[in-house]
Amino acid sequence: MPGLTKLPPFPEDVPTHPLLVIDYQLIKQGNPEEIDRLWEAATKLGFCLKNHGVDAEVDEMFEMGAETIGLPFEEKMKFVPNNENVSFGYKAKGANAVDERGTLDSTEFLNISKDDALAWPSKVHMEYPSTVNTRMESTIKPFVQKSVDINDTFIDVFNDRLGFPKGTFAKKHPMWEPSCSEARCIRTPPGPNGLDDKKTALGAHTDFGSLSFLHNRLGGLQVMPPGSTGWYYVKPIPGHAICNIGDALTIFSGGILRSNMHRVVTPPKDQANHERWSLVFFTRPANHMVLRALKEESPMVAEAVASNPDKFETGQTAQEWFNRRVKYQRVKNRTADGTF
Ligand SMILES: O=C(O)CCC(=O)C(=O)O
Ligand SMILES: [Fe+2]
Repeated sequence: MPGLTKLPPFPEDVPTHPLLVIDYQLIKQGNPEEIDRLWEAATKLGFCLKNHGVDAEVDEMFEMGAETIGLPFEEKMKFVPNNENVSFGYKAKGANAVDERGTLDSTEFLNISKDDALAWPSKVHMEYPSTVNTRMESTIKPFVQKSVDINDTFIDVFNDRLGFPKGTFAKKHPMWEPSCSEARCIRTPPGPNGLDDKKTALGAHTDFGSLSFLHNRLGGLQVMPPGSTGWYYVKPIPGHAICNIGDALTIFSGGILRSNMHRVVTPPKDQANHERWSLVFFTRPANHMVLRALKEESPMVAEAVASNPDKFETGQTAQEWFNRRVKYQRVKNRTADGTF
């Protein structure tokens, strides 16, 4: 179990990139200074979140992830989606490429749809392993519900800051319409036999969707800050989540909100000898929402795209956008245009 192993601390002498720490309770209370800091972070690099109130659910999600990813390989392979564009279910290591040369990834994913978790015991998209089903009510539903509430709170704050009419962003993320929103547990094997010093476990990417709420115990996550060409570790802080803006919010806001480039590599120093677990909740727009800059709804967005009005006209729905990005991560599609 990931929670029961004593992990070495993140080393002091490794260069890191600090993220602004945002207090969720202050954001909920509408504290103007905290909202200013949140805005600063969301238009630059992402942020860390404290006082989010999801610690118990996160611990239980890690247990559920370990129970499920610990199942026999043949059992897990029954839950690989038939359609390569879909991410719900199990992804074995080596199914995705981490770079344009097609180097195989070393991570296993378990992806659980928000729609399936909230509708349980009804099925919306797919069936899950027994270890998921037995935890759906007690662990997964509460984690998903709380994660959705947190991301929705931020989405409302960004909506108002961008000068959209009240609820414009919320309408892109309706609670009960099908979406690609999902919870993801990730296992990466330890270093010596799995990863060498420079190995990338999860290739450089921006997140596909609106907001990601990420929980890490070990280092390994790296960001490329704007204007830089180098990668820096992000130090995990106990009880703090890492929040990233995804590319859908970048598009809706005409580039004002920034989705940052990140990747996962071998954890630093002694941490490399341990299995790495992480957990993410991704909020994504409802499937049928068209991804484009909402310039008619906000003078600020109109001004941001004035010099290049077509830049964010993707011509794709959120589902088409997501399916394309999932497809081009797959190893066998790595030579197709637009892979990375
Ligand atoms: O494992 C991590 O720290 C990050 C995972 C991630 O970036 C992703 O799943 O999109
Ligand atoms: Fe990511």
